Amino acid sequence: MVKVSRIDIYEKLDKVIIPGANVSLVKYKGIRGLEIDEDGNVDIKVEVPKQAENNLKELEESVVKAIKSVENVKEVKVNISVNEKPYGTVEFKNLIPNVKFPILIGSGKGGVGKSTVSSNLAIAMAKLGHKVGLLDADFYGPSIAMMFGIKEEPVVNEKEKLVPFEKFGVKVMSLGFLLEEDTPVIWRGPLLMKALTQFLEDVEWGELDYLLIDLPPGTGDIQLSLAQNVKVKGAIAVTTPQDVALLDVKKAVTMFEKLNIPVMGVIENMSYFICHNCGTKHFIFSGNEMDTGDKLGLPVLGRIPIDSAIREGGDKGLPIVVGYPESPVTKEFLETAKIIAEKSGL
Ligand SMILES: Nc1ncnc2c1ncn2[C@@H]1O[C@H](COP(=O)(O)OP(=O)(O)OP(=O)(O)O)[C@@H](O)[C@H]1O
Repeated sequence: MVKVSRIDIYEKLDKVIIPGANVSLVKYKGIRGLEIDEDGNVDIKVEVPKQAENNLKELEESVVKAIKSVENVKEVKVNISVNEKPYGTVEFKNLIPNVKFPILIGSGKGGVGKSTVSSNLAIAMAKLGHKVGLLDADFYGPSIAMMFGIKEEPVVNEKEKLVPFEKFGVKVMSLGFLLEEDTPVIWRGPLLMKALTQFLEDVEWGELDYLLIDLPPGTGDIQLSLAQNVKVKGAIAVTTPQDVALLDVKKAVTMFEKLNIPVMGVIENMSYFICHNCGTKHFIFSGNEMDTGDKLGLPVLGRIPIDSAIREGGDKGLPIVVGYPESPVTKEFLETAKIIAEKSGL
């Protein structure tokens, strides 16, 4: 009787890369049976992912060669089956099944007023009678809690879920609540990327029509992770009407499209200034009414003026839609909310 080491066989097979899948047979956990008889003949059952289906011969040869290089092995019989599921595909899970219409709100760059727009828009949608939630996923600069004037920490209910704050008719939760205020920015991304999916599951949103998700500026992993874990129904891009901002927002739009997230349109913020004396619109950034929509190939959902009352409202935790319900700015937000609701079909 000869002695063949199973460990040696596994070690050799860990060097056999599955064609097309870029993973070793052992790491893929593709060894489904390994028998060695007294004479050193090896009978192995192997399962490979779909990517390898056209290269089974090549794989078989590599397996035979690898096993034959182990001491005392005589003949090798390989039986390969193909798993229909390709390796590396991430299964979609819907972590917020009670939300009918999750919307991502993104921008190409910071400071264009994405959080201001998200906050006022969420309240405007709630004013129209919808059940609305707002998730601040902008962990580089979580500012929604401040804009809503929320200072407390969220509480955990008997189901061990985080209870969102309810203010101005909107349920609000921020990833920023998970962080100590002095957590260095460099840690925020990696820490929160890990936490995001768990976080989504752990918030007691209840039944919602819309959940607006305020994304960090730029393009990246968080969008991808959300697309894999939330049935995102639409995305909205926020921009200011300058060519440089448009360039950046275009990148964000392209990324949404790559992830198959339908882009509902663009909201132009700080679009114009209304003169308090004569009521004339001044297009500060663009000179005249900007064809943002045409430039991006997207519908414009709303044009929000630049107004110091917007900033003041944000700073003191009383968004303008609540603080000045009759102002032209509030009307613009309500109009934008109506257009979005119509587009969503809810
Ligand atoms: N239409 C507006 N008129 C006047 N001030 C505005 C307007 N929109 C936003 N602001 C002010 O501009 C500043 C930046 O806005 P906000 O924080 O919403 O931007 P952001 O795009 O979310 O930025 P970041 O992602 O970098 O946090 C805030 O002080 C806000 O009050």
